[in-house]
Amino acid sequence: MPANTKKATGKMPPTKSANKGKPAARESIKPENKLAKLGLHNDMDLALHLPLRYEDETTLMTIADASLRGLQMVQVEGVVTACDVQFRPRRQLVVTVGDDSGQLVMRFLNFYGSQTKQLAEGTRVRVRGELRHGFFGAEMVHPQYKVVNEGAPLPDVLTPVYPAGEGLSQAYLRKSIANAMSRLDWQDTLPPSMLDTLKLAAFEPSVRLLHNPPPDVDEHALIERSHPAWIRMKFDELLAQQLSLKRAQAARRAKTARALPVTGRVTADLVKQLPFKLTGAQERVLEEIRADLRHSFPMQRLLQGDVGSGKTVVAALAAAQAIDSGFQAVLMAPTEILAEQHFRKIAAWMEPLDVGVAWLSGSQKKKEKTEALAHIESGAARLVVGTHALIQDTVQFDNLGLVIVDEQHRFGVGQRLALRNKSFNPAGGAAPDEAQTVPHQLMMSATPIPRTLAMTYYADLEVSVIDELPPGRSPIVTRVIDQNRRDEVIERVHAAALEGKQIYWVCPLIEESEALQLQTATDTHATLSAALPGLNIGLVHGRMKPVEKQIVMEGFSRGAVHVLVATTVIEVGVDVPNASLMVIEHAERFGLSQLHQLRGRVGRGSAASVCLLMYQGPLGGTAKERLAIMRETTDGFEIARRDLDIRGPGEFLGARQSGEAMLRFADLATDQWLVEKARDTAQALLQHAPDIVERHLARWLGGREDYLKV
Ligand SMILES: Nc1ncnc2c1ncn2[C@@H]1O[C@H](COP(=O)(O)OP(=O)(O)OP(=O)(O)O)[C@@H](O)[C@H]1O
Repeated sequence: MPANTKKATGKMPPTKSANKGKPAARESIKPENKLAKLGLHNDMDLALHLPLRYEDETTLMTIADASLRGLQMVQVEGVVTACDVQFRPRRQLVVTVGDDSGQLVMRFLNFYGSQTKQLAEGTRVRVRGELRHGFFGAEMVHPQYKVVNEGAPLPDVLTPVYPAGEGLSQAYLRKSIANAMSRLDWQDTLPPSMLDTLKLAAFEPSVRLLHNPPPDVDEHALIERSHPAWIRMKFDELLAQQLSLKRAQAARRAKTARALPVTGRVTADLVKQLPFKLTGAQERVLEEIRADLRHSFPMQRLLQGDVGSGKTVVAALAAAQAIDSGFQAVLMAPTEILAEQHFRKIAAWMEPLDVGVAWLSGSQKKKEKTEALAHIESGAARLVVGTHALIQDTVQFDNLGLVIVDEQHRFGVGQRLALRNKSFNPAGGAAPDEAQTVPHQLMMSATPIPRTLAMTYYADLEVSVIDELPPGRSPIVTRVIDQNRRDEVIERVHAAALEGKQIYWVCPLIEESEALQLQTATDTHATLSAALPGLNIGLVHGRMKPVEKQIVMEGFSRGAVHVLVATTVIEVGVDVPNASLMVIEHAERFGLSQLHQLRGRVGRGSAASVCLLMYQGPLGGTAKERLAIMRETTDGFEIARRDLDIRGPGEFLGARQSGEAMLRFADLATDQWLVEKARDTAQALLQHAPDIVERHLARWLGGREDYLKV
């Protein structure tokens, strides 16, 4: 007769951290709710809650062999020969266990009183832990153990260890997951022929293997997530994401937009009066945008272009097409400085063409604002430029045809949608069907997004890339300099200013305290003013009144200010082509893309530009790497790729970017090939197998599709 396998599972002893929360308080949260806290709401969620690692309880070793193993997890079985509380070297439960080959001591510094009974002399226990030679000879401190009957079978699979929330035991998770798996409908969402073609493992065996792998499995491949079973999970996950994004795209296409087909007088005159010829890349992306605007479904296009590549003029020409077609256009930018600069540039282009341009910002005087609002509502303003003040309820458009959002990643999804929903003025007699009509949307970003990310996070956007800089730019030379050579740097600033060059001096980023950051900027301004008495030194920071900021920025644009001391408010978009030297203090505190954006403020004219990255050593590994990358390249895409490697996609995109919450398994940095496979499969399934699409999305997304609304 097989031995009785009833296991008296040894309770985990109270550890220090477990002792902190009072048991009564912990028990008040039901385990189901704790599962929900981990995002586990249904059986499939549980089945897809995959182990972090495994424990091998499938083999037993003799105590003698185990003591030769050094510090390694081993499992032995023996009978308790002594069990008592000892007080030397400190209070602890000391349990001696022996087998035919020898004996070891289990030590528990934290223990329950009941453990002395549970581990009474003569009890057979299976013990897992690292065996070492200590105070009591061969010993294990706080090993895991189970009380077993003689001959109790060993498990034939590895034991999973799951990510667990507070108060959720592995035993409870294992049981919940096993129960869920026994109830599931395991039908594969993909047909066998497709799995063959894609060289993918079947779903059910993959999930089962990941929870309970056989002992001879390639454990390294499991941990590295390169095992075919993992590949299947990642593929399925990416496929769900692609399907979902593509469906969102289809839903968008099902909406209507006003076709903006005309390129007439405004467009032609604008092109004519530009002081330069568009680059090939600008022409190309403009053609892409123009084609979209002719459609009667809304454009949703992301215009990417490295710093200084000339996105503004492309935006202005897109707006010109909306205006020529009889509609209004709006351009929203994330900061007052940037919005204001766009406004000046665009108004200077448009006003000679008799196009009304309105300016709207939060800090505007009441009278100006009321006037701007009236012009926007009556349609006298054909083009509106502003900050997020544009999304307030008081802003009503007459007939908005095109929304342009600069530095789109700095706005939340809600803010972008709010602007888009302002399409038509209901009081202005818009026809009822126009309530369903949304404007075309052009989003711009100077943070180049590597292809994999663009494909996964923006799969439902069309993407245009300006991959060429206007001619005549001389490359920026970047130097990395120790802070203690500050005097030399100041001397260099002086010399540059005497040559008629203009200089940015960027103050350190102090994340913990804005007040401190301001203080530093003010101090730097004072020091430089004292050190360089012949020069006009300006200061600009985020706390200044907009009009003060404007005066300084204008002075700098005109060349009246030689050196502009600035906080990172100048990071995006500021365009003063005569500025050709930039000093960035404490460059080690900035992220790569931020440094790239900052550096992009110079090198915008024909003069050779220099960027001095001052740092305070000693530098950590990552900081060193970042500065080295900045020295090596000025290519925004290359920098973005390296930034992605360093930071990972979540941080790279910023916390609020959607989509990320979905990816539990796939890693965009290493699984690019799978992303491409998933994208192609999604395309094919949407065309030919809508039933598979439904099944797959239901399995993988459940109620979570909301994550993906872009
Ligand atoms: N085709 C061109 N030839 C010459 N100069 C150009 C061309 N297109 C744009 N410029 C000029 O290049 C500078 C940078 O253009 P713009 O400000 O539009 O860049 P951007 O892409 O918005 O950069 P950033 O993201 O840094 O703001 C401007 O001074 C602009 O007038």
